[in-house]
Amino acid sequence: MLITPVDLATSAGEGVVADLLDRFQAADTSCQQVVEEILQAVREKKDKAVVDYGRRYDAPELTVSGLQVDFLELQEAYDKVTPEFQETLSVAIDRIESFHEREMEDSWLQTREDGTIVGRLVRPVDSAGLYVPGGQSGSTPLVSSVLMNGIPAAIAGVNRRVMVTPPAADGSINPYLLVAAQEVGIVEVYKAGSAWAIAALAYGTETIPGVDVIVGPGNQYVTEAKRQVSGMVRIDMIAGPSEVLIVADDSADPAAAAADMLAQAEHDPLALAILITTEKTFCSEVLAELDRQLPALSRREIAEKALRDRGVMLVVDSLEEAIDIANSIAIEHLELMIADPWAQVPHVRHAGAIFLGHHTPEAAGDYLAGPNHVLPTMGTARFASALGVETFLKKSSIISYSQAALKTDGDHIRRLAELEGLTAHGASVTARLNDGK
Ligand SMILES: NC(=O)c1ccc[n+]([C@@H]2O[C@H](COP(=O)([O-])OP(=O)(O)OC[C@H]3O[C@@H](n4cnc5c(N)ncnc54)[C@H](O)[C@@H]3O)[C@@H](O)[C@H]2O)c1
Ligand SMILES: N[C@H](CO)Cc1c[nH]c[nH+]1
Ligand SMILES: [Zn+2]
Repeated sequence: MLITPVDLATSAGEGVVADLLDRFQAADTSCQQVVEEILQAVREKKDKAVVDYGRRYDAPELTVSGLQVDFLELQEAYDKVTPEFQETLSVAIDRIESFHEREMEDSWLQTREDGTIVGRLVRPVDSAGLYVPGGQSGSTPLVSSVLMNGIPAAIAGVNRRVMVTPPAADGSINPYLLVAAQEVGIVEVYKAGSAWAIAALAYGTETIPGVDVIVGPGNQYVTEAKRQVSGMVRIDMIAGPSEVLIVADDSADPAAAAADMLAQAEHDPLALAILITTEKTFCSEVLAELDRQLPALSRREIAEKALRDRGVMLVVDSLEEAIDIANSIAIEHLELMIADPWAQVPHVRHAGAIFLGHHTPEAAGDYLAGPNHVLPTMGTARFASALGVETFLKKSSIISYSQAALKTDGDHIRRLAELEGLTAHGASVTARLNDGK
């Protein structure tokens, strides 16, 4: 059996949820050291290290002079994509743009009666590095991730938007990726993937510029590298191997549940697919559907490995229990395949994105619905949100006093300064008021 269902009401169910949390939310330390070594090599040897790793893992003929995608490759990409793709691309761009435009924040000022003005000045970062997953050797690039990274960065007003992605074995970048990039205004693209691409964006090399913010999803090496450079640059979040948790009641369709589990499992052998249902028989129906649907998948081995290693089916007594467990897991994608999904929304506390009802495949959110598909994984939805315009913005506080306002606040400021033993602070008020205090 691909996955062994566990009925939480039985003795076999004891401790299962705690085990799940241990396994799926614990930081993955397996590649920590490898990534540390990659970061150090790029910090010291810059382009040379990026090219060495790129040659070893992705494109054997990669050169320093070929690291940046040139004008010709960008131009020629348009001749290689279909008109249908361009049509779909423009629908997707429209949807994603209109969703993200609502996220833009304005600067604001508050003027008090005494003449003090305070406020917040919202500014984009100067530069952002956008990681677009390429699969092993650029074989399965995520074209949609170009849009999810690039559109919010453009709306935020980031001046320099730099894309990195692993090249194919022949050293090229998939033309669909390059057209998508150009359609959202990105023309600076580098052939670098995995942890060495993140290192290059964090430290800068002779060819690849260091940036202020690094965003985008990726495998465990990309995710670990982002974690390690975080603080030196801003990162969006831990957007690692994909996850789905489906809550299903007796109204759910087993074929749809199986299809959505496979849709995430096919991303990565480390992907996570969890089903929680109130119906014991539903698990066997879904298992039968998984067996039926698996053979047709182009990435069958990946999906099968993910389900065998990390697939979970739980039977619970009530929807309330299902949502409680979902909250404790804080999954990337939560699907509510239940008769009245809206009734459960108020009880959902932690999830990267919530998909409601029987006609909302998670894939709609991946590509076209509009919200961002770059989402927190590994339980980080407890405190992190989807990638958005906000990720590329920072805020400066504004403070302006009138003389009258400083008179009103002066004694309070000096009192607090005295309390902290910071007499120069107090004196900076007195110097302006000349009130002899
Ligand atoms: N959380 C999210 O928002 C989200 C969104 C989309 C995709 N994803 C996830 O992103 C990931 C994309 O992975 P991918 O493989 O398609 O592309 P990727 O670009 O993340 O990984 C491929 C790169 O990793 C390198 N690599 C392979 N083996 C390595 C090793 N042993 N050491 C160092 N580097 C190695 C490859 O050479 C290549 O450069 C998947 O896990 C997918 O589930 C997550
Ligand atoms: N499901 C992924 C987020 O975990 C996003 C994606 C891109 N392409 C297809 N799916
Ligand atoms: Zn997906």
